[in-house]
Amino acid sequence: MSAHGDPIPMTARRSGPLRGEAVVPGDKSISHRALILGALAVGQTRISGLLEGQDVLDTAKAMRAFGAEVTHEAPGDWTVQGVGVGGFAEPADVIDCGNSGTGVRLIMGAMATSPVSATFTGDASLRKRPMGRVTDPLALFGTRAFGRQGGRLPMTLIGAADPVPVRYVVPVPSAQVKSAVLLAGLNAPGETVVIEREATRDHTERMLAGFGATLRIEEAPEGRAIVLTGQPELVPQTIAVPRDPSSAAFPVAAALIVEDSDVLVPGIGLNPTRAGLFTTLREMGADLTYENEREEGGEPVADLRARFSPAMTGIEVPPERAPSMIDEYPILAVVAAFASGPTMMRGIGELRVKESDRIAAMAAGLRACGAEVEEGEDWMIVHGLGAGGLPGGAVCAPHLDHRIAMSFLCAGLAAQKPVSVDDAGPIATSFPIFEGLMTALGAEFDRGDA
Ligand SMILES: O=C(O)C1=C[C@@H](OP(=O)(O)O)[C@@H](O)[C@H](O)C1
Ligand SMILES: C=C(OP(=O)(O)O)C(=O)O
Repeated sequence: MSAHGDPIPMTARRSGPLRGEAVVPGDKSISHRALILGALAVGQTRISGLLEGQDVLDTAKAMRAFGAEVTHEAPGDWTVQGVGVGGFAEPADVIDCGNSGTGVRLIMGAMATSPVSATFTGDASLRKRPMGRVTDPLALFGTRAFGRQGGRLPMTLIGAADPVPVRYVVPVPSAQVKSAVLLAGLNAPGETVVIEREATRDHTERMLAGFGATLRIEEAPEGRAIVLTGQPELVPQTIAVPRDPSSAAFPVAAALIVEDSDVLVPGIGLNPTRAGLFTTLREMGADLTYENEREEGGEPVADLRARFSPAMTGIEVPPERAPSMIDEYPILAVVAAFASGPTMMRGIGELRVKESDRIAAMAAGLRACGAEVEEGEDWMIVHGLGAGGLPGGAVCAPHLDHRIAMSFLCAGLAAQKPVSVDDAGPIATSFPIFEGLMTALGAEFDRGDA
């Protein structure tokens, strides 16, 4: 089933060259944060380029439920009239975050130190994902959480009426956990310290500073420490959301594997905590260049140009790079199937707790398409078959996971026989224009199984 309706089976066929410009939507991580911090500021925040995917729309709806006025002004243009730090009202109904781990975890953090209660739920995928990683540190502030066994949704949080500041070392590399603790720290008196052993995406820190919060980054014995001073008055901002590197990954990868392709993907955010895939592809021998490098809204941005790369070779991806490309391993696994030799991906255990178990889903689908894949708890090896070498001819199951669906549809554009997914519906959570954008480049997609 798709997240919001009947399943939408879709098939991708071997396509002629992909050519043209692929203008992908706004960054999903930054879009969630712009709405949440806008809701916590005093006054009106203006956002342009907001991703209007279902995950972000669910966060917009949640911010309204907590009392912020969120208005859709024009495509991509939104305003948020914030209620101030500590100003959240108690929602009258259950907060449904749909398919979005980022949405539910960041919103839990944002409400955790206000004297309100809220009950959270989500779709069948989100209800399987662990929330204890967020509610454990929130308990240190005084927040109480009551969920299903194993810390699963639906879950009710009772915000701490008298929150205390916290020092917390994040035990897993997770920007969502880091961000939830920082957002909770906003309404605690004194300094909240969040320490991460491995640097993860830093959009929350950057945006908190932009909204006028006082925070500094220090080296602690355990790693990178973010020290946030609580109870600031956040100043509303004008935010231009850069285009999403995690969405850009799909037209880029498709161009690399489809014969004679040449695709320009303009205006992509290349924050170093997000750009690991592009470094990896270049190490594999991809013809991928950065043009017109610049800075926009405090984030590095460039136009990406990707051309068919028949001589890519498998590599060992450095495990320390994983946080900067964590959502890109599914599409990397597809590119690896069209490179020669093995591509080794280690340190990727977090993939098992995403919208689906992404190691299992990719291994199963690629094997069904004729590739040899080895996997372990936190690693995967894809044995590449070279350009045009993947047999294809399979129906793959995305398990309510947008990135798995898009990855197999890209594989089908270069495989010998068509590749289908049993439900492309979840693609709307992060990249609602995927089908039209790829079709305009020359991708051959049909609704339905092959
Ligand atoms: O903070 C964020 O916006 C995100 C963090 C990552 O999740 P984890 O924090 O679980 O690693 C990533 O997979 C997700 O797509 C977005
Ligand atoms: C993991 C992802 O999102 P989330 O955790 O927000 O559901 C993703 O978009 O790949």
